[in-house]
Amino acid sequence: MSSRRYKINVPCTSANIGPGFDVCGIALSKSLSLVVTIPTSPPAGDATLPKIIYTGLDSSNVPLSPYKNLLTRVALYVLRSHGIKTFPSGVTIEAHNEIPFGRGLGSSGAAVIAGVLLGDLLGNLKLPKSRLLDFALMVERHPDNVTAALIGGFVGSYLRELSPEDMSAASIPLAEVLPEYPPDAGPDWGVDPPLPPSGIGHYVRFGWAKEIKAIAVSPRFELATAKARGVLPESYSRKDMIFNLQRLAVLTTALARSPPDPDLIYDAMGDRMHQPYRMTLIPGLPKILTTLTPSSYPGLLGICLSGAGPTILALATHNFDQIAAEIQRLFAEENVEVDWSVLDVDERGSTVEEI
Ligand SMILES: Nc1ncnc2c1ncn2[C@@H]1O[C@H](COP(=O)(O)OP(=O)(O)O)[C@@H](O)[C@H]1O
Ligand SMILES: N[C@@H](CCOP(=O)(O)O)C(=O)O
Repeated sequence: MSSRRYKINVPCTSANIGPGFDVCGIALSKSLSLVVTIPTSPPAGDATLPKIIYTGLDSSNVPLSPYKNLLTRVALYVLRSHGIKTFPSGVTIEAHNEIPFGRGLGSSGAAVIAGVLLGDLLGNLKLPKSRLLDFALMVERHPDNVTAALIGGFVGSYLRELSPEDMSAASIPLAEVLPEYPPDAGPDWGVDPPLPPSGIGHYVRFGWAKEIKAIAVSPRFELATAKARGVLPESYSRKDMIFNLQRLAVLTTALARSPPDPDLIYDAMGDRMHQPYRMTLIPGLPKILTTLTPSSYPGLLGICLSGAGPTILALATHNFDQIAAEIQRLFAEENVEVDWSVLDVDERGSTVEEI
């Protein structure tokens, strides 16, 4: 049977970078990739649902039914939003994952972007990036990690203020965007999904000094993003808002300057909007954020929680092993085991190519 094969590659991300809560994200060099085989002339007869094969990190925890798997549910959302009621017949999806689940390295954001790109590919829709982002934002709802995963590099983003009508579409419960399909769902199952308003997410790519790498130190426990958002307050004092805004304004330019200024970056990575509240969920975090400094660890530029945690992200130009070893030691004092790696910034973002 003749077929076409495509590769979808989506990088992991580190969101927030200290003061940029729900605003900034960096795409980094670990990825979720899908090899998608689509028959060009599927055999006549009953349509077959996509076959999903997973390898790599956390693959044993992933449901392989296309109606339960996050990638294919998102793809089906995109297809059904374009009047295509079901998957094309006979598709195979081989997913390989390098992004640990629930560690603050954007695994769910990457899966959502991969799902949107999969839907676009299967429906031959050729949606522009801004529309792909609209679909991702109906699922993920904060722009920092999905935008960086789609665009690549160091990205700042915001959500457009929506009209009351658009607002009601964008605040539709996730269960309606991604319903739990029954195993025997046919093309006529359910109602049409809610279309995303157009142009929800807006972004800009900042510069990134080429000598800066990211050390990701990931505790061997999962922290669901929803849980880590649940501990945050509803409102903040003016003092704390100004603390973050001042730092964020400096940080976005400071990280583009070569050579980077360690003292400026270290201070500018301070945060009062999410890290202080998440300390109760991550043993060792308070000590890690204060113990390592550019003067005690030359090469270090700054330290923050990656996304919603529990991964710690240290930005540095050299001395990667020593910095990682000290963070590992501080976690060990709390009986937390870790895995760590030195990552480059992924400038390409998500890609889809025929192979
Ligand atoms: N490649 C994937 N395929 C299917 N589901 C995934 C994939 N990656 C992540 N997920 C889902 O997302 C959850 C983690 O999301 P979340 O709590 O937001 O953490 P993270 O910080 O890793 O994004 C996983 O437990 C899993 O349910
Ligand atoms: N701004 C969000 C980012 C969550 O990123 P994730 O990679 O942990 O899913 C937050 O801090 O909650």
